[in-house]
Amino acid sequence: MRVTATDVGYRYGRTRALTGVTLDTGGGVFGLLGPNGAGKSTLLRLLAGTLRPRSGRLVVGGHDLARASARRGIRRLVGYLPERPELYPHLTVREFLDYTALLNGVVDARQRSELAGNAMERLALTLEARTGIAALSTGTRQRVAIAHALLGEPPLLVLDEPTAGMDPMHRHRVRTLLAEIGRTATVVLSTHDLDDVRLLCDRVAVLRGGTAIFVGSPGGLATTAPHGADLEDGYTAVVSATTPPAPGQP
Ligand SMILES: Nc1ncnc2c1ncn2[C@@H]1O[C@H](COP(=O)(O)OP(=O)(O)OP(=O)(O)O)[C@@H](O)[C@H]1O
Repeated sequence: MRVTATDVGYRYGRTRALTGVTLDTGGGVFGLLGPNGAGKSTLLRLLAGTLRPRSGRLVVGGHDLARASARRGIRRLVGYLPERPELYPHLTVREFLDYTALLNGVVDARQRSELAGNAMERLALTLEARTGIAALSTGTRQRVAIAHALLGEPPLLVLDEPTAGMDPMHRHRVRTLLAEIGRTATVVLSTHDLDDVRLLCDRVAVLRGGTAIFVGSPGGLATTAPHGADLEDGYTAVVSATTPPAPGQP
């Protein structure tokens, strides 16, 4: 499910968060990079249909998100991992994922149990099935939140820093899983980890001060560095070549 943004802008009151963002995710895994406050989470909230674009055109799977009905509709097609996911602390992992399936409209208990079991297996959560969410570590809770987002096998996954706070083994597992999902669905993720981009992403955008200052392939980003073909150098070159507007200025 393809996402196209044309000149998209968003403000929180007088704070300008996005200005004139134009990009096309294509299929596969699309990464969003950028310094703190660049607008990544805001763009993901727009894609998930939780915010309304204030200007420009944002089309997700053929739905123009300027319309309230399209934003409502898209929420059923998008698996969303927000920046600060709200899980139900008093439920166990299995209960929470079962409840997620119920909210997705799966009325058959056996089918819900299968879906929850499958999601737990994919995110290596089987041992935690009966553990209360409140008792989980940060990284484990993050995997539960990812399991929640992908449980309905949505055609678009929107993930805000999915690998943040994860140990290397689970980060590797999540990357492998997302790469696999990206073969049949579209995954849009934000990250501060260039290895996520290197190992996962087919395409990438760099945001700075609410503007997309690079859109292309990870290889293309790497070669923007003078004499270099290294992603760190390319990212640094792109970000240092632009002067951001003063933070939060309208
Ligand atoms: N709910 C909000 N209310 C007011 N301003 C906000 C809100 N959320 C974000 N902003 C502002 O919008 C701008 C973009 O923030 P956003 O969270 O989208 O950036 P980000 O690239 O995701 O940052 P980070 O890498 O730190 O997560 C920032 O100036 C931020 O302070």
